[in-house]
Amino acid sequence: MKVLANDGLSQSGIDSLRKAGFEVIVKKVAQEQLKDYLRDNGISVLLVRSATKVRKEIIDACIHLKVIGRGGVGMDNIDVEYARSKGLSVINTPSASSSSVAELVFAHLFGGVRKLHDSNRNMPLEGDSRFKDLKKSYAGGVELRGKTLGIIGFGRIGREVAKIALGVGMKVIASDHEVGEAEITLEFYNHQTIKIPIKTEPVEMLIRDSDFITLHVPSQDKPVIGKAEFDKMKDGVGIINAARGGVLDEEALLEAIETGKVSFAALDTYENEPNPAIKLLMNESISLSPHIGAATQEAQERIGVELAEQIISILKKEKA
Ligand SMILES: O=C(O)[C@H](O)COP(=O)(O)O
Repeated sequence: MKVLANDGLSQSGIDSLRKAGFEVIVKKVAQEQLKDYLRDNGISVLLVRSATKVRKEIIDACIHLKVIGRGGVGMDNIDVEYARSKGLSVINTPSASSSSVAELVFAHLFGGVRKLHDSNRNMPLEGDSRFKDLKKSYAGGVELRGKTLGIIGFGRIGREVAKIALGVGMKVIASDHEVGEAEITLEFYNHQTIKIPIKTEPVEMLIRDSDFITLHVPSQDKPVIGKAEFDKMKDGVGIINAARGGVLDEEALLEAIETGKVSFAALDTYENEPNPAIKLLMNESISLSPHIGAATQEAQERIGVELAEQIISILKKEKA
């Protein structure tokens, strides 16, 4: 059986699949040629990340297709229900990248409170007429310790973010479908564990009470954070979106930065990917990364291995 990994696959994932007898093709077929390629080459397993779209048209045309595998979490690029209704298996790797995304959130958070993303661009040197002013503009950052982090969406990634925040000495509040108390388990390098209760609140309260807000919800039809929500936040709040473009209204964000309501923002995902709005790119209060939350070596390694295991198990069962 043939596997096409259209957005890449870790070497260990490739090796496991090959060992199990699959022919693995790792190459990028352009979106407009994908349907023909899959059909003409009799591909049984299509593996993608977020870049490749797998819509009805492809599912209908490719009769050899048995499994669609998403290396990662969000399946908004795949017509999942439709594929399943046609008898295909659609799989993802929901937990493999949680700590990588959480660490990126904190990379942005630590950098944002000290304006590192901007000082990297404008590093002031003595002798430069702007030296004093620039140095002053990068002074006056704040500490994270003792501040409140509001986590909207308390699934696997949200919980990983909470663990880091607790380690830094932040107060954590979360918002999810259920309101009440959630529990997370902190696991140390020596395998010692501690259970910590986390208060969950409705989004309106979280927005009001947080010094920093980070979003960890799936793609939505309308933004979770828009003008009305920004208006209710504390002055000088910091906000991070490493979830999906569109869960944060970018126009409203730019306006909130302009009025000083938001002191800094960090974005890893955008309404318009992969080419974010120029106004975001030019804004010195925004720390940017190109949708790399899950793009660490470790996460991609786990993703590849998990995908291979699932594919082998599904197709073995089918054969039996
Ligand atoms: O949903 C995900 O897993 C993340 O957004 C990562 O997407 P990527 O695999 O395309 O980097």
